Amino acid sequence: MSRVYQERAIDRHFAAFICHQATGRVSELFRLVVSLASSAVGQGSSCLNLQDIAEESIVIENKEFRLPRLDALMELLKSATVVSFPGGHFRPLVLDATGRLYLYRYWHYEQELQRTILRKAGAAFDNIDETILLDALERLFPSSGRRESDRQKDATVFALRRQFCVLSGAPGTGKTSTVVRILALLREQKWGMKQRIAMAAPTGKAAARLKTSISDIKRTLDCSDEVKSAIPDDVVTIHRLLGTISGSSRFRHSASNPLPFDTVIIDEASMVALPLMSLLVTALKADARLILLGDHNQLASVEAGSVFGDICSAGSDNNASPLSNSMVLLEKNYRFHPGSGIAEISRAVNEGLEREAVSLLKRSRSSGVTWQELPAPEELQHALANKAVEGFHSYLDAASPAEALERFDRFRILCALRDGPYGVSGLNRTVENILARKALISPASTFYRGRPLMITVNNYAMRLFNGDTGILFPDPENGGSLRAFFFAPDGEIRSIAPERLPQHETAFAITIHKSQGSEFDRLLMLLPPIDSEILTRELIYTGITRAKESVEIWANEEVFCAAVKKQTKRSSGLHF
Ligand SMILES: Nc1ncnc2c1ncn2[C@@H]1O[C@H](COP(=O)(O)OP(=O)(O)OP(=O)(O)O)[C@@H](O)[C@H]1O
Repeated sequence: MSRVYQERAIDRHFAAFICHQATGRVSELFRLVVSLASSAVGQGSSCLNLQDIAEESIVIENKEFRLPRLDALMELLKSATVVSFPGGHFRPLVLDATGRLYLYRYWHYEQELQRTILRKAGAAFDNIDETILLDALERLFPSSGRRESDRQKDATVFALRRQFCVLSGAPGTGKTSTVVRILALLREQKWGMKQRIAMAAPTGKAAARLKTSISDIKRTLDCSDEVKSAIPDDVVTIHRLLGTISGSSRFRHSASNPLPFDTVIIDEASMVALPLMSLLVTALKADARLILLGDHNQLASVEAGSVFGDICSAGSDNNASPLSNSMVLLEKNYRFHPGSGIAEISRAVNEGLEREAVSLLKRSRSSGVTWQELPAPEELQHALANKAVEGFHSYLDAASPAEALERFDRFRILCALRDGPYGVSGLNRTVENILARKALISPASTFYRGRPLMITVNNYAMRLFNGDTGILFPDPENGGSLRAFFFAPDGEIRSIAPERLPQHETAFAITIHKSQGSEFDRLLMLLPPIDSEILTRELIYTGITRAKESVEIWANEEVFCAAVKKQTKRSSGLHF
């Protein structure tokens, strides 16, 4: 069967540019393969695996190409003057021996990342005082005889003894609790108080959440006040950690100007794309300890790469991998009691058991999950009316900006798409209509009291980043004039005049992609009525696991089931 290839302008221009660089005549087939390589990166892969297109029939602008066998495709590429091989001279494309075709930049990022991680995974610290360590382990993980808390202990030991450690688990499996104990154990070592420790997350929101959790958890630890107060809880964004340079995409810290930290902890690591992760690990000191926290079942990064997933697969599937001693999977959920709807459904979704997930959804009304058949577009406003008023009135009634921001996280609408009645734009309009009818908001102008908004670009000068969420609210300190309030990563509140806001959009409803790194008490998740590539198991799982108390899903059963069956496939050459 033929595959229709809808070529994006960016891929067409890239292919044209590369063909222009090549000496000699290049075939139309070569141009197509280069365009497909660029498109693969656009879809999240770090390379184009030629095995996936060999012998395929691809239709582009009504012209059909029958692609040759893998060996013939590789020959075609090797003969081009713009294609190099690993270890060869710089050329814009790199083809490896197994048929992965890279844009040079991504090949370089992968090589640097893989080399650094493998080196760290093989490096152990020889300065650990085992007596202190074992004593502290007994105290900080009181023996419960449960395998899961043993896993948290294993992770702690790995993290202390080795330069590289990965902890993966769903929300509520104790990743933060474990990391706080790791920090306590580090501080209790004789040299521990001198350790320079940094913690970072991909978004300001995730950084703020980690900071709050660490502050809460460290108070409960069985250790001295001196150690408690030496456990840092300052969490920054990864961009801030690396030091952005105004007007440049480069960072201040790199291999030639390494970060000054002995231990670096990265939360929500599944959200970190290949380029940023590569720049981060290569900017570490040669003997720095790196601890990655995340959930490998979640959506991969928006940009190219599936670094955290690739690391976790290598570490958990293959005992011979050097990463198998660096990797711990946490499976027991301490936040949701066994039998909780959210825990059960996310398990079924993760295991690809779509029918079981639907039947759990349909019958577990009492345990925090609810299912409703998707209303038709013309019924949406009516169907959403009570939900929207119930979910949003409390923050709109708040007495102060801080209270509004805090209350706004109690409820959110998540959707898969951007456009259409079931996408971000349509749902935000619908919610605005509902709340306006109830006189809860007056959206006569763009900037109205209570408008929630999400920043959609990175603005380093204003310290506002893609995904940051704020609310327009009267400023009590400024005569009640309307300002946009945001939680800064340090938990403080900052405000900005609405006219100065960088690009943003209304945020009663947000995409599941943009919800990564956030958690809400209650959620309403709507899927579109027609299946699409974007609907995958990882998307559904990520959406459901954003809820702390309850989740309601509005969807058509076939669309939900098709999504749960579909796993994201990203090509990458990372090999550990
Ligand atoms: N071994 C344990 N025994 C009992 N309770 C635990 C254990 N580990 C964690 N918890 C509790 O489980 C809850 C969730 O823990 P924690 O916040 O560390 O999870 P998390 O994986 O970091 O979640 P999130 O990703 O949402 O931040 C907390 O209330 C914590 O006190």
